[in-house]
Amino acid sequence: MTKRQASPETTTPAVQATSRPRRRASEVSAEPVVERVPRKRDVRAKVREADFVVIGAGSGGVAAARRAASHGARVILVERDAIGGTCVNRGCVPKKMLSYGAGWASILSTCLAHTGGKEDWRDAIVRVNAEVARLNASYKQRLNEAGVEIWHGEASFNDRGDIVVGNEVIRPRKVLVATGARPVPLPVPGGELVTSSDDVFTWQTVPASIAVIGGGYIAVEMASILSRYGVKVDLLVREDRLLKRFDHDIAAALAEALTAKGVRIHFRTEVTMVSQSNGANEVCYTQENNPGRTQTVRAQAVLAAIGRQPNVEGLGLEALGVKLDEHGGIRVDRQFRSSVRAIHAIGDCMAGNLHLTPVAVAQGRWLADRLFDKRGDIADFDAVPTAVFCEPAIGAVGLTEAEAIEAAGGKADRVRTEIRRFVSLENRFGGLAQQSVFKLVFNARSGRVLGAHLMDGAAPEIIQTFAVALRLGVKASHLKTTMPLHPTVAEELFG
Ligand SMILES: Cc1cc2nc3c(=O)[nH]c(=O)nc-3n(C[C@H](O)[C@H](O)[C@H](O)COP(=O)(O)OP(=O)(O)OC[C@H]3O[C@@H](n4cnc5c(N)ncnc54)[C@H](O)[C@@H]3O)c2cc1C
Ligand SMILES: NC(=O)c1ccc[n+]([C@@H]2O[C@H](COP(=O)([O-])OP(=O)(O)OC[C@H]3O[C@@H](n4cnc5c(N)ncnc54)[C@H](O)[C@@H]3O)[C@@H](O)[C@H]2O)c1
Repeated sequence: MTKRQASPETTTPAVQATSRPRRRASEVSAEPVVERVPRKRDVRAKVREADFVVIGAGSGGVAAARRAASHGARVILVERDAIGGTCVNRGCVPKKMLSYGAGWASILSTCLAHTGGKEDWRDAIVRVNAEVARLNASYKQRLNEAGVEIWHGEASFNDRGDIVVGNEVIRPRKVLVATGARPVPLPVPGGELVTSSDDVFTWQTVPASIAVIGGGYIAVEMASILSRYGVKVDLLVREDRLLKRFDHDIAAALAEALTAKGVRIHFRTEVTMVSQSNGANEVCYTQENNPGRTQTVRAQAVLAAIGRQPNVEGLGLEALGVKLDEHGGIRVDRQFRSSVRAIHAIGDCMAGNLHLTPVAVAQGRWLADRLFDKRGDIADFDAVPTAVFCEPAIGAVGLTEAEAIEAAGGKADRVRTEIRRFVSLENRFGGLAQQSVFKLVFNARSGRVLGAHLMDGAAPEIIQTFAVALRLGVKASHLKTTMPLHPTVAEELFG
């Protein structure tokens, strides 16, 4: 296991496996034509002009750059690492692919155990890397076809508001900062011994055991996936529950399900120190009910997933007067303008934003439409569907029960819930007793659905479509009179 070294000018995908044949990317997709690596030079370079400079070729930056170029803007996209950003290289894509393997491992180890089949990490990582390389190449190709010029290097602002990359300077009409976020380091002695989710996708083998610190999306997904690849997992959670922004019934059902799959969850823990002894890591922590007693988990590896912080250091934003919030996120108005009007921000580096790929993409496209086409429909950022790709998966949209009660001024009688627990046909086939849980939150008077919270392997797929129904004002009566499709798990929402 090695920590990934981020090189400012590398085009190597972050998750590239050393054992993978070098030709793999070119086998699956054409290489991009336009690529430029500004060189360090002594002579002062000519200032380039551009309509739009986008810093960061992640989900948001790529979407904005392509859309702006499609409106005829001269666009330069600057990226210091691999094209595709977090989602493609060290986020959604490699994680989701590994979770497929984790799911298959579950089936193989139960009803198909007699085949001796087993999902293998090394093999899975090779397949993940091939897909990431294909996406890296295909993103570059599509940017190139759209007319976007790609520069490789670290971008920053000079005191005139121009963009400096190496020794070259670009004078833009508009700038988009889409630099994303990175893992928050664990702020305790020994925190440097701890890995992050970025590192997981570079692993050639899995550790025998791991202590995962955190109770949010990444900690839960990693704990679930790694346990399915045979890693002994201890999950150290600060709160008294998992996934604090999700509905409490679903979070409780998930904790039960993960425990049944062998993940040892330690709630109300405060990690105080990490150290190494006899070839293993020791994570010291206290528990809320006994703060005076230090307890220890020993594990071959330690992973912290305690949130992500915006990538704004070194950009020179504050010197220009761009305002940041207390977490370092760039403050923007409803049109994604920062306190300096020509500078915009979207995605994970924006203050108070949801850290989700489709959110960054929608914001990037809308902004490009507005700046270079003077129109565009803004997406609805109030009913954003979200999923946690653990096993069983969680899908959610709208208000949790607690949020609905709060929105009703604390009057619990204004909110009605329906909860269904059942064992799916898929789990019965697999010989698993694992329950699925579907919870709907209604306005008690009107019957309008305020939120849907599902735990089942199919939950992410169902919740995507359900988000449309929710936005259109679906009511209990509509669910009762819509013909369900049988046999599916989705039919549990109807009738
Ligand atoms: C493990 C993990 C799993 C995730 N899973 C999901 C999921 O399943 N679904 C989902 O919707 N979201 C998921 N997310 C969140 C999602 O990946 C992010 O919300 C999304 O990638 C944000 O896009 P972005 O464009 O704002 O930033 P990023 O994708 O992070 O892109 C920012 C880019 O800017 C570059 N950059 C930074 N500073 C500079 C600079 N000075 N000069 C040049 N380039 C620079 C970086 O190298 C990077 O490539 C996951 C995140 C993680 C970490
Ligand atoms: N499936 C998905 O869509 C997906 C998957 C992964 C990540 N993401 C995005 O990435 C973001 C970051 O994910 P994340 O899991 O790192 O953050 P998170 O905000 O989801 O969870 C952070 C967790 O760490 C805990 N924590 C904070 N400081 C701590 C400390 N010092 N010690 C112990 N625990 C501490 C918090 O209490 C919380 O439980 C998410 O908010 C999400 O938007 C999305």
